[in-house]
Amino acid sequence: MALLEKFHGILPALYACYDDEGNISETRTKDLCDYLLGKGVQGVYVGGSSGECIYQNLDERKATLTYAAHQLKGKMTLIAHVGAPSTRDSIELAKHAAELGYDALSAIPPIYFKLPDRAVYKYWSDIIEATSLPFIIYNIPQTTGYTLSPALFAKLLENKKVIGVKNSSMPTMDIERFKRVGGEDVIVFNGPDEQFVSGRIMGADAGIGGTYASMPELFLQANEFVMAGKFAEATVIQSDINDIIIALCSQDGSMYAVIKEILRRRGVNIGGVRAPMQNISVEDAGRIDGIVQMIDQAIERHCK
Ligand SMILES: CC(=O)N[C@H](C=O)[C@@H](O)[C@H](O)[C@H](O)CO
Ligand SMILES: CC(=O)C(=O)O
Repeated sequence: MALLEKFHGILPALYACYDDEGNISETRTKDLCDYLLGKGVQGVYVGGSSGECIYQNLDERKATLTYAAHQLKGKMTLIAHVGAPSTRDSIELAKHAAELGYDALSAIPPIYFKLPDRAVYKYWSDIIEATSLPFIIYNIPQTTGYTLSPALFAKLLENKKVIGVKNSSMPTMDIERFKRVGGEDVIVFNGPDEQFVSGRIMGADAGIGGTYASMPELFLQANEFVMAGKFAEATVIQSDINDIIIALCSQDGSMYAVIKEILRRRGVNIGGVRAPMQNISVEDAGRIDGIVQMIDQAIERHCK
């Protein structure tokens, strides 16, 4: 259990940081890392959905893993998402992350082709065998089309390097089931930010989320309340967070483009999003003023 302590808390997913030409930017990646360090989050999840991993080549993904590690190693917990379409590429990323001193690896299941459980099991196992790092399964059925069953989770846990699961399916019961299967010695991360508080109450030990970096103060405070058993207070923050997430997801640009614009206004310019995701429109720019205000007011209301 103590070994897993470093994975507890609020772990924002790191966004892809591009220069004005849309190439991975070392300085901008480091700026975002510094910003999150300053907010007091416990760790970061590098190269996942928020890292636009699926739109990047191996060299780009390796570069981001490198820049984040150089900036944050020893200062917070670092998880590398290494899932790629092929096992071969995933292993290459896993080895790179291990050399950089990441605390754990994580990967989505295989995408595009619908593969049977035995192939998914083999995929994850091959990545796990490639390094000595602990491994966190990433279950996100709404984007991958693959649903991790409690039975396969139990089988994966027979490998002691598997320390847990980041669960992004919407039912919080799934979190409860994974926790039931894994018990005390396994860590379950809440995935859907919209139900961070309920996920924590149903058994999630920590959270990894795509919107955390746009409002870390609110998730840190909600987590404090949950730890103190102040569930009513935590739930009020969750409601404000959900208003904000709905606004983030209701613009012409993708949620990540909207969040990046919010960060730019906070002084952290990490560029736009990579096509086919869409950047913000002229109309969005005006509406984002209102979202920034929502976030500021919620922080003012809940975080003393
Ligand atoms: C589908 C998806 O990307 N889920 C992320 C990871 O679990 C979440 O953190 C979302 O970004 C967040 O809940 C906003 O919808
Ligand atoms: C949460 C997560 O995995 C991501 O957005 O990268």
